Parts: sequence; structure tokens; C-alpha cells
Amino acid sequence: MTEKIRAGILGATGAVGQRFVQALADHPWFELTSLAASERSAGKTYSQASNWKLDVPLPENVADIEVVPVDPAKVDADIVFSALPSDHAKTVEPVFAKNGFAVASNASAYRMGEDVPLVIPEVNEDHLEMIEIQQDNRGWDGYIITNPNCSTIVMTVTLKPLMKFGLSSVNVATMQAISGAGYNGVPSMAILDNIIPYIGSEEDKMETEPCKLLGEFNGSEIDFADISLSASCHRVPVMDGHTEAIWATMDENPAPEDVKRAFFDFDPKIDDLPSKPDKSIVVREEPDRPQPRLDRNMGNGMSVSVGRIREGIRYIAMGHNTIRGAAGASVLNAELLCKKGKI
Ligand SMILES: NC(=O)C1=CN([C@@H]2O[C@H](COP(=O)(O)OP(=O)(O)OC[C@H]3O[C@@H](n4cnc5c(N)ncnc54)[C@H](OP(=O)(O)O)[C@@H]3O)[C@@H](O)[C@H]2O)C=CC1
Ligand SMILES: N[C@@H](CC(=O)OP(=O)(O)O)C(=O)O
Repeated sequence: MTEKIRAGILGATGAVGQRFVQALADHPWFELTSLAASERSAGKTYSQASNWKLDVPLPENVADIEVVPVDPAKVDADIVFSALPSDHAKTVEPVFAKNGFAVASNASAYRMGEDVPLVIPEVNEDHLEMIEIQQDNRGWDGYIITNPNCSTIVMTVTLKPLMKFGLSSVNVATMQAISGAGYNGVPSMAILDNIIPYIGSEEDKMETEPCKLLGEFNGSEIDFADISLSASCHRVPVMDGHTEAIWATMDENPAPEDVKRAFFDFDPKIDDLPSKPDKSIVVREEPDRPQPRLDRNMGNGMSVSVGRIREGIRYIAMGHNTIRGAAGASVLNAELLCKKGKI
């Protein structure tokens, strides 16, 4: 790629927005040209507005960029990555798409839209072919593509290699990090020494999004996968990294060794995307892995680690929720758009 693609971030100052900055500040294909946030932040430099919270330094080439309002007239970019609250994304993202921007959204507002691609590159890259249908339906020059919910991503990357065994039902119990709720999302007095057995709408997303992701694009729409899913979601006192206990039922009733081999051999043909980790699924053999503190940064935070694969089939999956489950997922989607010549 000779010339870099101009990229903006909507909601650049938030928890996920900062992960986008981290991913895009020195990206081989994208150049960060616009950082947008609320009126509270507009007009300030990014370093003033963001109150940088990541454990890596704020990139020097970003610190002095002036934050602009979330307005297509103020954003100079070809693609915008959206890390806006979902209610705001619902009104703003179509305005950007209408104005010719490619929108790679991390918000939930349009994930289940009939003509909106919900994509994990390792799982359903062909669903991006719906973009032209969306543009025809809506009369937009641009378009919206979305990545799934963070817990859905971690689980569905591991379900994809199980499809060949006739996956029919999945039960999952999550242990989700507090960063998933944003920096101010869960008070420390609520989560320290505690577990909160409720995350609003999370179970519904985990029970619906995988059927779209694992479905087939038939040339005009998605035929959803016929898998029965049941989820129970819980917030635990972990900073980053969602851990999931998964029970998967398959028609062929594979042995744990077969499942381990399927995870190990999983090799989606997208190695030329810069954010693709060497191994999308890392298989841990130790009896007490994966663990969020030890495994969340595998593959620069883009690998999903699995372990404890037992009869049943039962196993544990774990992935970095704001990288693999959010900003990194959107950036990987955008890289796929580039590869397919859609930006
Ligand atoms: N894939 C996934 O599962 C995940 C998705 N998410 C989603 O990502 C999005 C962002 O989450 P998170 O980073 O935690 O949220 P934060 O609250 O940390 O950040 C929100 C961002 O949006 C901006 N913003 C808020 N309100 C407005 C407004 N009215 N107009 C313009 N900008 C506004 C904020 O700007 P300012 O700083 O100026 O207020 C800030 O930049 C949400 O939709 C969330 O659900 C989050 C985690 C994982
Ligand atoms: N609900 C997730 C994060 C999130 O915002 O998900 P979604 O984008 O699906 O609303 C969590 O708390 O960990």
C-alpha cells in the first residue's frame, strides 16, 4: 500500500477510544487524522481531553492533535472507527455513512441490522459482501460494518473450528473484566471483594450474535446458524480479559483430543492483515490456564487462549476484551476492508 488511508476515531477519549489510538498511532496502512469526542472535549488537545489511562505511553504523534466534535464536517478521514456509546452511535453512525465515510463500529447499535455486516475476519469475512446491498438499500455513499460484543468475539472465535463437528448447542458462563464497562463504569466499592452476576443486555447479545456470525451469506442476506445458546454473564474484579467457561454440544460427539486438534489447526487465511496474531487460538496445556493476567496479551492482545478441554465438551476461553474484543477487532475488520478494496 503506497498511500496511507486517513482514519478518524469517534469517541476517541474513552476506554475503547484509547485502545483505538494505541492501535492506529503507528499503523502501516492507516494514518490517524481526526480524533472526535463530545463537546466537553472538543477544542482541547488529545492529551488534555483524554486523561490517558493505558499502561503504555500516550503516543507522541497524537498528544497534540486537537479533538473535534463528532460531526462529519469536522472529521477529516476516509474511515472512522466508532467507540461511541451505543445510543449516540445509533444517530451518528448513519450520518457519517450517508456522508461517504466507511464506519467500522464497535458499538452495538447496528450489529443485528439485516444489511449490516457483523464480522470477525477469522470467522465470516465473506459477510462484508453485504456492503453493496446496504448501500443500495439505504442510498449511502459510505457504509457501516460492525464487530461483535467482546464476550461474543472471544467465544465465537473458538466456536468456528467446532462447526465441522455439527455444533448444535452452547452454554456459557462469563467472568468479565471491569474495563468492559468503561473507566467510570463500575465503582471500586462495588467490585472489590465481589462478583456482580448481572451485565445489562450481555446475555441477549451472546445468545444472538453468534448465530449471525456463524451463519451463511446467501448472496442477499444471512441465513442464521441453527445453534441454541444459553449465557450467564458476571462481572469480576479483573482489569482486562474476559474468561468464559463453555459447554459445547456437537452432533459428532468429538473427543477432547479432536477438539484440541481443531483449535490447534485453526488457521484462517488472513495472515497478510497487520493486526492478525500468529495464532488466533492459543491452546494451553497447563491445568490452570488460561488466566487473564498471564494470557491476555498473547498475540499483542489479539489471540484467544483456550484450555481445560474436557469431555462434554467443556473448555475455558479467555481474550483481551478491549483489544481482541473491541478496538483490535474493529481495526482487523478495517484491514480486511482494505485487502478487499472496499476503502
Ligand atoms: N466490542 C465490545 O463488546 C465492546 C464495545 N464497547 C462499546 O464501545 C463504546 C465505547 O465504550 P467505552 O470506551 O467503554 O465508553 P467511554 O464512556 O469510556 O467513552 C465514550 C466516548 O464517547 C464520547 N461521547 C460520549 N457521549 C458523547 C456525545 N453525546 N457526543 C459525542 N461523543 C460522546 C466520549 O467523549 P468525552 O470523553 O468527551 O465524554 C468518549 O470519547 C460503547 O458503545 C461500548 O458499548 C465497549 C467495550 C467492549
Ligand atoms: N458489555 C461489555 C462491553 C460492551 O460495551 O459491550 P457492547 O458493545 O456489546 O455493549 C462488557 O461490559 O464487558
